[in-house]
Amino acid sequence: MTKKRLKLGIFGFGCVGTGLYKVLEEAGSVEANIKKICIKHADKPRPINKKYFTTDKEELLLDPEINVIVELIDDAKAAFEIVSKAMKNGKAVVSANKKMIAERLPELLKLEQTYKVPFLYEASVCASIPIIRNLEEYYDNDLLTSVSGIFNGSTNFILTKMINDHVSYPVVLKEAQEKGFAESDPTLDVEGIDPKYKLCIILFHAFGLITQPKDIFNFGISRISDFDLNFAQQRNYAIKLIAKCNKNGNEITGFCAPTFIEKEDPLAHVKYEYNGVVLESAFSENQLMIGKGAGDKPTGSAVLSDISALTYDYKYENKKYKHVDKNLKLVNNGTYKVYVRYNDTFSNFEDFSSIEEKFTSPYGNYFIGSINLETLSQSQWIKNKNINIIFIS
Ligand SMILES: NC(=O)C1=CN([C@@H]2O[C@H](COP(=O)(O)OP(=O)(O)OC[C@H]3O[C@@H](n4cnc5c(N)ncnc54)[C@H](OP(=O)(O)O)[C@@H]3O)[C@@H](O)[C@H]2O)C=CC1
Ligand SMILES: N[C@@H](CC=O)C(=O)O
Repeated sequence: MTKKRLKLGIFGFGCVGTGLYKVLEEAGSVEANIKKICIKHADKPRPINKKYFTTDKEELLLDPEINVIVELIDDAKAAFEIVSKAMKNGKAVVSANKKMIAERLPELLKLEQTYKVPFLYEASVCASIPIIRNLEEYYDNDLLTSVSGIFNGSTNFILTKMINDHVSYPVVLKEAQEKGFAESDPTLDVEGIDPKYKLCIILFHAFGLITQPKDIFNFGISRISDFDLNFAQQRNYAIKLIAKCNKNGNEITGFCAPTFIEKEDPLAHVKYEYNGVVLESAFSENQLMIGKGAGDKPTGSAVLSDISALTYDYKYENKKYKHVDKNLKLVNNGTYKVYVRYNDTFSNFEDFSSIEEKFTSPYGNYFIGSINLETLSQSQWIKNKNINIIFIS
């Protein structure tokens, strides 16, 4: 197989962009050179020679020598414009932008098909864990039933530090931002939106389902209090922000929510910025992949792997999507066991199909009950900041 020499035009030189630069230099094995890097702020100090940088995107997009655009910016709208123009100009594209991919997948697929250029995005889901390529290539014939796990490095870092090292939520959130793990808008991390974007991308490569992030239930970790942490400690639970999708016949369920898991659960041992993906399938049964889910070099390594794959003309074949049963649909009809902590009163018990435990005290109150996912996602009480919910696995 003859390998192509690639000329790269990179958009973004923040956490991931610099990570890519470092791994490309250190690995030295990929037939690719950076020609130009487009950034937003011309006056920011940069760790490498100024000659690489421009704020003019056309310098990259219209350069016939640049055959690969690597899109690593923190703005999904601008990223879509860059990526679509690159594809229209016949350039292969590598991206890490899960928000853009999850929200605009049909348009991106159309562009890829029309302009016959590869579009790869391994870094967009769980950074260094090669989950997309595995779903595409290895799980192309096994009967997958479920994909779940810890899909966000920042929140796993925050939860680990809060629980193991007793660091307060605002302090550890700031640390996650300083380390470059968090999104520019960290609400996306802490409210469970970023892992939901990743779940949408997984749904496509695991089951061939295209769905909009807004149709999937998410709840975050920002309301977790000392009371909740004490409850977890007393019951010997770990708390993880879990994203999960299940396939049952033609129906898919998916959600992202903080979850109490047993300390013996392998995901309980996935700590700090590490992510873990659990795959359940008919033949291979349970498998767990663990790796760093955020950070410069771990994410840069996934981007580098995509660039390397382009040297031998790799592209996703989207096999599950091509052969998808047209009746496959997302439903929110599962029933889940949920811990609900509230401060004063709670008056919506009728939303729950059963209540198995209630506790009130001067320090806080909780109950544990079972609720339908659709009822939970449509409820008004969930918007009350004094109420926290944690699923129980
Ligand atoms: N951080 C991580 O661990 C991971 C991040 N990702 C994704 O990778 C992408 C980049 O994230 P990250 O590196 O953390 O972000 P950063 O905020 O660290 O860097 C963003 C970069 O994008 C540049 N930029 C922003 N808008 C534009 C624009 N319109 N044109 C050109 N450049 C622009 C900024 O320029 P300037 O330097 O001038 O401000 C900056 O260099 C995001 O989509 C993120 O979700 C994916 C996996 C892991
Ligand atoms: N903000 C994200 C970065 C990687 O996708 C995370 O913390 O997981």
